[in-house]
Amino acid sequence: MILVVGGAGYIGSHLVKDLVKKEEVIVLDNLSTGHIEAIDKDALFVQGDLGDPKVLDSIFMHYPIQAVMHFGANSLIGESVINPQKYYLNNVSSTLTLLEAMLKHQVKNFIFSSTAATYGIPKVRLIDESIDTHPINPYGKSKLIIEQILEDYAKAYDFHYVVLRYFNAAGAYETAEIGESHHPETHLIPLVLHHLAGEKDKISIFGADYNTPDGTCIRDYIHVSDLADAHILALEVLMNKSVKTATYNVGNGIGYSVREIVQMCEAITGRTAKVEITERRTGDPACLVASSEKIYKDLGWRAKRNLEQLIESAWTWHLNQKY
Ligand SMILES: NC(=O)c1ccc[n+]([C@@H]2O[C@H](COP(=O)([O-])OP(=O)(O)OC[C@H]3O[C@@H](n4cnc5c(N)ncnc54)[C@H](O)[C@@H]3O)[C@@H](O)[C@H]2O)c1
Ligand SMILES: O=c1ccn([C@@H]2O[C@H](COP(=O)(O)OP(=O)(O)O[C@H]3O[C@H](CO)[C@@H](O)[C@H](O)[C@H]3O)[C@@H](O)[C@H]2O)c(=O)[nH]1
Repeated sequence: MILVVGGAGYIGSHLVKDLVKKEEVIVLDNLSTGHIEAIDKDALFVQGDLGDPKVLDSIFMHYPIQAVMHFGANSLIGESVINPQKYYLNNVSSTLTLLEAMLKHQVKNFIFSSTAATYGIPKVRLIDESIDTHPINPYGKSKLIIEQILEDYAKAYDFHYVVLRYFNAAGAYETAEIGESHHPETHLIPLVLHHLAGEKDKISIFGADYNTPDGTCIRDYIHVSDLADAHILALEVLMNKSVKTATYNVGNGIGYSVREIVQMCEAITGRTAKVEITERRTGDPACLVASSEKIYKDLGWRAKRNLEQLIESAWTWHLNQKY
């Protein structure tokens, strides 16, 4: 049985929907940003906090958990700059409590949702896992601290992990049953689609004076279902013990600027966006694009869905959004 912490959230719920086809799944989520409607009906659900040792003890005592997938976190770069304490308490302190419970109950396999924000401002165009990590915001730092703790735990204890550093997750499940729904929404692609659906009067571009071809930030947008596939492969190699510790980027290897994203959303919806250029948002690097060669070489994972498919799925979800 697999424990998915944060399985009611955007990325976690997509993983759960695929994982229940292969494994028994239990979701632990406090529903702070997640949605109960997003949890697949074949998964068990415990509403509780990952920083609560009593809830964790009860789960690990009652269910034969073989691995933990940990999506539960706060994950907004801008908010982390304004309120770092929230990030260190939830992303670091509560994760330590989860790890403590795993060690206590001898649960040895851990998959951790990390981020491209651990790299900071990379000097190279294509980021691989060997480059230095110098996060420039508390969110990225909170994730890197856990990565470093995992390294130490794996050296000292019988403990195995895969860290997945996602780039920008977007898109929705192929059936449009679940998709991205954050309140408030801060992510670029859903915001552009909300605007094009007439629910928001304009889209703001945060800075057009970056050192990029059109002046706007470049990101690597990865389909949420491609991320789910990467988790399932990571779980397989941990369970069959062919990988004991590993850190992988998970991205497409293609960077799109904010303007290019707006244009692609316009092309897919057949509507025209009203765009305003505003100040830069604090904590945003100019360009983050992944090399995902390592995860391809080790696990055979590659992104299967392109940007057009990604935005189409997000648009279909938006038109049918249930929560
Ligand atoms: N969305 C992205 O582009 C992206 C990119 C890189 C990494 N990540 C990471 O992936 C993970 C999932 O991100 P998401 O976009 O699905 O976010 P999300 O907010 O939709 O999901 C997080 C889930 O965790 C739950 N949660 C948070 N704190 C909790 C706690 N203390 N106890 C129990 N449950 C708790 C929330 O209720 C929510 O259901 C996060 O760890 C995030 O840092 C996301
Ligand atoms: O209204 C908006 C919203 C965003 N942006 C820009 O669009 C890009 C993407 O922003 P957003 O969708 O908010 O994602 P990021 O801030 O890049 O962060 C996401 O991607 C990171 C990995 O790269 C994850 O770690 C974070 O959890 C996740 O929120 C950035 O350059 C933003 O400045 C705008 O110009 N206008």
